[in-house]
Amino acid sequence: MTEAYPIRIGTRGSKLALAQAQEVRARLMKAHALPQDAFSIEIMSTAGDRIQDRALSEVGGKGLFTQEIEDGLSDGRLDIAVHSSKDMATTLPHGLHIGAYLQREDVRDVFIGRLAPSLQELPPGAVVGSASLRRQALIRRMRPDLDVIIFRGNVQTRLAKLENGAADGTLLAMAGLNRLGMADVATQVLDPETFPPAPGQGAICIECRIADERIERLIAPLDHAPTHAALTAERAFLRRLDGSCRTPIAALAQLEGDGLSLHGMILTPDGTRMFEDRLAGPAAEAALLGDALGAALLDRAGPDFFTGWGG
Ligand SMILES: NCc1[nH]cc(CCC(=O)O)c1CC(=O)O
Repeated sequence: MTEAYPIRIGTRGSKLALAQAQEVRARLMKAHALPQDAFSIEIMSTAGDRIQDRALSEVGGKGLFTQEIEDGLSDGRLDIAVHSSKDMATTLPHGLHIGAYLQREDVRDVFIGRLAPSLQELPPGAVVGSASLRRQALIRRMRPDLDVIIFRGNVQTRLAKLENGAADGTLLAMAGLNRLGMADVATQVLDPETFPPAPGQGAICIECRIADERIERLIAPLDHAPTHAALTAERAFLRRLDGSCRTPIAALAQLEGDGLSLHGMILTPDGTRMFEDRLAGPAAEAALLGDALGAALLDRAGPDFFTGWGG
């Protein structure tokens, strides 16, 4: 067999992205009894990493963290790419797909507070920073009296901004903090029933070329079927709703036996209007479930819900 090594793993350069790529490499080494030098980790800079001053929704939303890496896959400079699923666009470039989802980590958001340990205890007018439209809308809905500002940058940058007093609190994903060994900075873990996560939150995915059989075989043992089903439902929900990237959207699918239960939510950016619903069905019909829940919320919200804020 003349199989080319190293297998090239594309990733962003943030500490979180590198931790995720290293985790995938470690699992591949174990699954196939391969040495570390059978893999190379290739760091790519994406537009999302370079733009630091604006909300991502203004710049172009999803795909910002993946485009350069996907170009590398498409033109053969990379063999696999490791991503946070929640950063992935719902439509991938021609010829690429998500070949595997690792078992999902903690799905929840956490609050990191300086003035107070919880969102509820912040004094009126306190400043909360987040770059996520979903988190901004959920905070505004819960606490319309707070001042929500745009907070960009990777986990370390945001924590440094908090430390410097740029805000009194911020929100991050528990999964990312766990992967960085920093879970102790969280002062409040938010309940996903009332503060549902972004579609895909907490799940690392592996993107590769469709029909690259060697790579498909390589990554297959890493795929976690329940996570795959949950993510399929959440991504189908997102695809049905997400015309503009300007709609705050939350979703969480949970597996119970062979059944999947999907909770979806859409909000206006100011948090004043919200629609949520739940749908359950067989895991084998995850995509249909997500699509049907998205369609139901679209219908209930009506067309003006999506046009009221220039999206
Ligand atoms: N938008 C950046 C991003 N993409 C994925 C995660 C967290 C890890 C995950 O959800 O798997 C983060 C940071 C955050 O939201 O705190």
